Amino acid sequence: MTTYDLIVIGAGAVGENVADYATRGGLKVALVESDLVGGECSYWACMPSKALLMSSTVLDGAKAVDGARQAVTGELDVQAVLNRRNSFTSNWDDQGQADWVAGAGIDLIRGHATITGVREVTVGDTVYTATHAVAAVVGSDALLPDIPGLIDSKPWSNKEATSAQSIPSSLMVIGGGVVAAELATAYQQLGAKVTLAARSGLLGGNEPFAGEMVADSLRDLGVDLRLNTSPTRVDRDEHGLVTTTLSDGTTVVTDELLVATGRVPRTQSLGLETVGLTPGDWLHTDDTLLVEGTDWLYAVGDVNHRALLTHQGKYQARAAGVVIAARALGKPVHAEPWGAHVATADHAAVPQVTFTSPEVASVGLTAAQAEQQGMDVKVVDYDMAQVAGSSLKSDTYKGQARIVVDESRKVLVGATFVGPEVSDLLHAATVAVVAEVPIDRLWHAVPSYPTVTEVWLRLLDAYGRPE
Ligand SMILES: Cc1cc2nc3c(=O)[nH]c(=O)nc-3n(C[C@H](O)[C@H](O)[C@H](O)COP(=O)(O)OP(=O)(O)OC[C@H]3O[C@@H](n4cnc5c(N)ncnc54)[C@H](O)[C@@H]3O)c2cc1C
Ligand SMILES: NC(=O)c1ccc[n+]([C@@H]2O[C@H](COP(=O)([O-])OP(=O)(O)OC[C@H]3O[C@@H](n4cnc5c(N)ncnc54)[C@H](O)[C@@H]3O)[C@@H](O)[C@H]2O)c1
Repeated sequence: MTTYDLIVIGAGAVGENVADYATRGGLKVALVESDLVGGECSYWACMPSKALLMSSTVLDGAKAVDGARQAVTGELDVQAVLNRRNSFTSNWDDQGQADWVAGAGIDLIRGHATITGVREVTVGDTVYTATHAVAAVVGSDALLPDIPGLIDSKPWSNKEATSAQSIPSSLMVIGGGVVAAELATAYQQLGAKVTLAARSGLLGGNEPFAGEMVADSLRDLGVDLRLNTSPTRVDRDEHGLVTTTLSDGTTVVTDELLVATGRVPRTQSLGLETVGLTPGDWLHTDDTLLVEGTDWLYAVGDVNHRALLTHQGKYQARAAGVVIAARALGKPVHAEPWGAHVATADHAAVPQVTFTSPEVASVGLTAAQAEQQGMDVKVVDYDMAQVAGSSLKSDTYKGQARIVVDESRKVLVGATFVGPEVSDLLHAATVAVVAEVPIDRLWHAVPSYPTVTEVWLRLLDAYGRPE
């Protein structure tokens, strides 16, 4: 069969969801994949990186509680961590996900897809036609900065760092974002001597205290942090060792080098030039995920550059799959803000957890971003170690919380938590931001005692109770 209602290019987590929602909406859908069904998140990003981190997180949690600490008499079993990571990636075998695609009634086409005209996609020698739409869900690749000697030095990207079968004795990490911070944490905990060079501080875009607390903890773990510096040259010698020369004139010699300096869209060989778009560009869309200037091409997930996160891509995919089906079948389209067919939350409430030690969990705007938007901002900070639930969780608890309130509307527009396992605090904040729950009403959302969620009560107390 070569004609489908919808052709989805890219079977990562996001493409799978676009295809599934459109199929459930009544369309006949083809899903094209050139590599592993399941994409980056399953095999080279979210899942393997979190599997590399989790054993150390659990071990640290036990060591922080008297009574449990005495029971921890051994070291981290690095090989067991790597084996567990391998099982989370199914040893990079995608049969399970391919079976799910077939079970969902979607036709899987293996191969590299190229757009060869309006609603036309070519895979190998076969030309496929889409009667309604094509969705480009091709994801992103690691950006390789233009540093002399870098490419010849065969650097690691997230792919090698999440799939390595042994831990190098030393690792240079270039970058200061989420990938760099998480993988520097993981590799240091797994026994590598890690050096991290970032051209500014860590975790830019978050509240400043988040990056500072993660930097402190990386130093405590033994990572050699070189902030406000970047490489000027990289060389790998005949013994395989990599020498990184930094802008402050110092050099660092390591076994491997990981580049974590951002992402580029996988649109270089997608055939965009055949439909008047530019290869190598991000595909910008409206809130229904329709590419600007087209009425048939959708872009979902990393490739649209709205929010490079799996959960946010899957959220977009639900909207896109349903709106493509609605438009194809002539049904009403709900494109108003927060309607069923738009990804409004991309602009207002993107949750993100950085799985460093401590974790950073945030949603919505930082104080600086809210001020830039001209809001009348009130910022409330609280030391999370003061909460009863925190002291029970850990004898050495360190944590910090901040909420950002838009005073003109008296609603929460942002929240950040930094501390052990704060990831599980985040969804309450996401609900409050998305639903624009009035601060006065939040007083009636009672946190259970004695849990860390009592930080909500303390934040409200610090904000001030209405008279
Ligand atoms: C190290 C790391 C850790 C991360 N951790 C997290 C995390 O904990 N939580 C989180 O939310 N996000 C995380 N992310 C981000 C997350 O991985 C991405 O946001 C997500 O994978 C994007 O999904 P996608 O489906 O858009 O793209 P992808 O998963 O990249 O899928 C795109 C698919 O399209 C295929 N493809 C591309 N071009 C073509 C073509 N022309 N023809 C056919 N097939 C094609 C590719 O082979 C790929 O399978 C992490 C990223 C990295 C790098
Ligand atoms: N837990 C998660 O949710 C998670 C985990 C990993 C990645 N991700 C997503 O993946 C995306 C990519 O992450 P990333 O960390 O690669 O990119 P990023 O854009 O978040 O960070 C890039 C960092 O590299 C630094 N940098 C850039 N060029 C440099 C240079 N030449 N020398 C030194 N430093 C340099 C930047 O200043 C910045 O700190 C992010 O948008 C993130 O949302 C999410």
